[in-house]
Amino acid sequence: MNHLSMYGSSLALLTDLYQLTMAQGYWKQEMVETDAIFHLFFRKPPFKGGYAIAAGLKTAVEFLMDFEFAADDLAYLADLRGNDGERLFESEFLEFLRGMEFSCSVDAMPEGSVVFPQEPLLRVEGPLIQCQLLETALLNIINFQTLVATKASRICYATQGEPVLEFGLRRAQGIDGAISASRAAVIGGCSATSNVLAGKLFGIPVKGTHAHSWVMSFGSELEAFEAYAQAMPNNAVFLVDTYDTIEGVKNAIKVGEKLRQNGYEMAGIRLDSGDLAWFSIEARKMLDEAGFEKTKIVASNNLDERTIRSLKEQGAQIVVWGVGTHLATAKDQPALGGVYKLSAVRKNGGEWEHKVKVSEQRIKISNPGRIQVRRFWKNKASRFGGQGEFMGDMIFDELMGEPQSNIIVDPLDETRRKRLEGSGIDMLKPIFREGQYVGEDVIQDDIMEIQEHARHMLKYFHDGIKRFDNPHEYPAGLEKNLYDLKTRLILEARGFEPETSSSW
Ligand SMILES: Nc1ncnc2c1ncn2[C@@H]1O[C@H](COP(=O)(O)OP(=O)(O)OP(=O)(O)O)[C@@H](O)[C@H]1O
Ligand SMILES: O=P(O)(O)OC[C@H]1O[C@H](OP(=O)(O)OP(=O)(O)O)[C@H](O)[C@@H]1O
Ligand SMILES: O=C(O)c1cccnc1
Repeated sequence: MNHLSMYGSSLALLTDLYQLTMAQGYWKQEMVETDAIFHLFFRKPPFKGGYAIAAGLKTAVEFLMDFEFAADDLAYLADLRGNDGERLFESEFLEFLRGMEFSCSVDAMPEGSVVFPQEPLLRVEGPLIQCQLLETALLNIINFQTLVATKASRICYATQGEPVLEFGLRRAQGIDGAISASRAAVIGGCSATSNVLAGKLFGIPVKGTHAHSWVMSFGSELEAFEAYAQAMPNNAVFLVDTYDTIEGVKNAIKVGEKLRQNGYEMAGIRLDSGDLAWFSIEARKMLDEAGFEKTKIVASNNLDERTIRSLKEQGAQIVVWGVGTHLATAKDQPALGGVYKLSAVRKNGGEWEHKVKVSEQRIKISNPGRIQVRRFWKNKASRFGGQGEFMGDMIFDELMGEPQSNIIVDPLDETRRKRLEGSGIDMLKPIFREGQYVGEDVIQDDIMEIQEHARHMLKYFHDGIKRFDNPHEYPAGLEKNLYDLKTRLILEARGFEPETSSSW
């Protein structure tokens, strides 16, 4: 199903006002025929980690496919007033918007790709006005889903492959915060969600246990478990910590025995407070002694990747992890900080002109051109067949043709260089060509396939990039000629002849 169909109307106004005022400005300046290239990328991996997992592309494609201004959007814009009380937008401009058809070319990293700083997750090329009008919504969609997919990937790394259930709906940032988080969490590795609407929209497995309120609604915990077992014999996971956790486990065992007499198995117990390591070890012993070796221990309570890692180190006997708040809100870093930067301009079908945004902070200087990312691997023969490993990514400019150098340069430190041997794969794939959708082979409808792609690809990166503390920095650098061009453009922008200065 279509994620954005939830909104039932045009989303063309899902933008910042300045995109529309600039669009009117370009239109008045007769820049309707000016083309541009923009890239969406981030500068630092989230959570002080070593990578991100790309997510949100399918939602972005849905947005682009339906991109047009509806009559009521234009009527709303027609009523907006400037500081002098006069109309902000001219009626001829609004007519121009009415007739505008999406005609950009878009290339993107498939969802589930492992992505690094400076690498475009998305590239948009086409009329400057359109590229500009798309910026805000694309950032909104891709930033958040990529952030949550990355958080989920870290949490799943901590559980070492044990299933993670996403429980974040009640604590997420509003309705779409929850829906998008559920989608992205599954891309990053979660097995299921408690969010039933997300299950319906995206085909995500839905799972759940029961709440404390269930236990509190009965005269005793035993009565509550018996009633739940009767109502849901095929989904019998008992929350054992409402009153006394050890007593709760004993009650679960009693009801588990009755269930067994009726031909059912107690699927699990859930711990939601107290020392989760200690209780899970004790509960495991009790369950095993009573012959419930297959009953799983689920845990929840403000879990994140670090607590999970610690619980594992303590020998916790938890095998299913319920994670809500930290995951759905990306609590320790609530925004990715991805940006969308102009990198080339072409007037009236002429030559492309490279552009850089200069800044005092080197990290904020953007890359010029039409950027592609080529990922090189070691052990080509095995090509993802088992032992290969990715060695580095070359960020190069397609406007300059095929890369002429096999050296990559760290954009933040020109003395850090690496030679990438062999061949690689180009990570950005065509999604639209001049407005026509060509992404059938890239956009995956089955979300579990996207998850599998992410899981599979992550295996081919050194574990060092996945650790939580001081992760290894994967080499992702500018192809040497692009680096040199960028340096020249920065020097020119600062008023230096390239030969007269060697510093930034
Ligand atoms: N053995 C453990 N090692 C590390 N962290 C743990 C351990 N057991 C529980 N935690 C985590 O410690 C935090 C607080 O747990 P605590 O037992 O104080 O919560 P609680 O008192 O049950 O809270 P509440 O009842 O309000 O949910 C939670 O984030 C929980 O996941
Ligand atoms: O801790 P999180 O990672 O956010 O996971 C979700 C939390 O939501 C529920 O608690 P809540 O107190 O809302 O309801 P309950 O009575 O069902 O426990 C659940 O028991 C988890 O503790
Ligand atoms: O099903 C559960 O156990 C659940 C669902 C949402 C939030 N906390 C727990």
